[in-house]
Amino acid sequence: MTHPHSLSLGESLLFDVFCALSVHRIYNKYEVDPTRLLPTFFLLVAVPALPYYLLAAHLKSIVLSLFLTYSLFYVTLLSSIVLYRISPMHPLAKYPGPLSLKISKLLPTFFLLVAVPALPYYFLAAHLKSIVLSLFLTYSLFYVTLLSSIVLYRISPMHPLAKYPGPLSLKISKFVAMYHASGGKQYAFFKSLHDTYGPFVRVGPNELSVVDTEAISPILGLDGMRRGPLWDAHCPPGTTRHLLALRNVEQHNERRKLWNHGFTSASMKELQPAVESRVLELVEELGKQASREEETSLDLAQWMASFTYDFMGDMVFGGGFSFMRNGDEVGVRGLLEGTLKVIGLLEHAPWIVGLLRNVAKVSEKGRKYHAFGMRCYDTRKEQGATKRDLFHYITNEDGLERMEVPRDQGLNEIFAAIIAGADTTSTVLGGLFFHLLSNAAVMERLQKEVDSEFPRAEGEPFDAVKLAGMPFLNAVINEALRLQPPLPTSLQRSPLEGSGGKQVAGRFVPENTALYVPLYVLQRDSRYFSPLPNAFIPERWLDTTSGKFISNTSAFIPFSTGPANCVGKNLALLEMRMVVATIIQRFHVKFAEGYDPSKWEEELQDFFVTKVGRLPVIVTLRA
Ligand code: HEM
Repeated sequence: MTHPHSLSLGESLLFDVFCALSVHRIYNKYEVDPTRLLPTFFLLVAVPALPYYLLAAHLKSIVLSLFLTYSLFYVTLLSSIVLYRISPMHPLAKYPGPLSLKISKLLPTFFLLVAVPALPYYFLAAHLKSIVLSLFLTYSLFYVTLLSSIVLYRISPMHPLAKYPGPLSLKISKFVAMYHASGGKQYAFFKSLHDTYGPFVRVGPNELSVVDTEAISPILGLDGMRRGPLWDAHCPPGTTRHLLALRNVEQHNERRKLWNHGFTSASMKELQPAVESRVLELVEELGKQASREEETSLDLAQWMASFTYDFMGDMVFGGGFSFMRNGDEVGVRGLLEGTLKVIGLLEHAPWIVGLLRNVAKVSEKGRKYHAFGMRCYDTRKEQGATKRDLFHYITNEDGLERMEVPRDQGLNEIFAAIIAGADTTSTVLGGLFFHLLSNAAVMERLQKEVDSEFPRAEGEPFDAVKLAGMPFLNAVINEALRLQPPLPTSLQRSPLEGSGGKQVAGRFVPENTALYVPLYVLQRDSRYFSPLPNAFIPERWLDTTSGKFISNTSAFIPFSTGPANCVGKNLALLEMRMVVATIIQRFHVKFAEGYDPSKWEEELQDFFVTKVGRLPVIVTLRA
């Protein structure tokens, strides 16, 4: 075969290597996470090898089989992508925009990974007799060079994060972190990393974890950063982002205005009766168990979750849930737990979300929850602005802000409110009761305080001002929030787009870095809380003068801090104070027979939000 080549065999091979290195440079320049190369390679090159194998049996020519398989595969893939993107089924179909922008994105990846190596193939084929061998040699040399150059770059002193310590496996890829995340023990993994490597640890090719009070303001504060890329896992491309996932600072500030209206002191006063009514329902239901003749154990952690879900349902669905009376009828908790688990895992590789969206099981779960949410949303919308619940504010029902809230945005906001408000508060309550039951002296002191401030004969402990002023109750809540923050690791930020990077506690952090502030590690750091940083000692919040305790409040940020801190902080505190005071006022609570308290910490799982295990207790009515 004559071939219009102009390169020798060696030059052709070098040209192949050069192409691979150029593709790596392009990926770096455009800040694309090159770990996505592996799945892309698998999908675009390895998958079509299967139909090739079947087709080759029918055609004599290998070249023809290869050509037919791969061209049919790419033509079908590209046309289905293009057709979907411009079809009315696409989630963004109703938004106008040029056709070219709607279509592109996968095309450059295809070009870089499949079309570029075709060039060196052209030169190499002239030196080798077999087309299959030429193809194999070109593409394997290309991919091996590309992947090795990525790995070498990541561990080289040229990498912008080279000076930060951390295990080699984490510098190279996110797979080890994903492994730890999949077992739910990410918080313990991060703690062990900081114990070994110090306050700044490189936990991914482009990620740092930071445990240092000086770093809090530059990362989370007013002049801080934007939300990190882990939020891309929550909102796959093509979906409307809710407040928590908005990475653009201006958009976030705008949206936050709506939420802020829901948590002013006036709004909180209006929300309070809804808290009271659900707290009464909770103690009524617990009372039914308590008045049984035989001692039966109940899972208090589960009851805390039922309470917070019912309450959040009142806030955003106008009363959509009845967990305490009828259990999880819709299966919403199971759905959310599943979703949080997937999200916790995928926060390390948000790009997989795009691929997983097509996996039936995940989308089936999502669809079911979405359908339920839509029904509740529409029913509540039809009722109109008759009550000022959270739905009222975040959908801008009264037009307090000059902005339209389309249905998909409103829906996403209320889904986010459930995730943000239910499991977070209930895991703290579960942890709080666990520690109270494990510390008889603390329980006794708290009971005394509750009895003296709210004697049973004088009614329920529902005076919010008085509750906020009870020193020991609030010390107990602080200590539970310190030891068991509901977001144990996944507080993440990135330097602002276009900033080039930022100085953080005397170190430079490049722009495309994701920074974790793992609260579980920060709030158990012996530099900030001592003695016994892992022990439940509410007194450390009260005795601030004797020198017996170090309690550095700058390192206590369970609700985060800065412009994207927890907007629901005061509501969560109100709920927790009321639930704890009311249960303590009415009941004696003790661990159920046979419960092994060492299980509590063992069963804590970190799936974005902390997931607690069972808390089997016996409740009896106080005389
Ligand atoms: C003990 C209970 C709670 C804790 C410890 C907690 C903690 C947090 C933390 C750490 C963040 C910051 C996340 C980040 O910066 O990336 C956050 C954000 C948020 N929380 Fe909470 N939360 C709790 C309860 C609630 C409740 C009851 C609501 C009510 C709806 C709520 C709504 C939100 C919202 C909407 C955000 C996003 C704020 C923004 O982006 O501006 N949270 N929460």
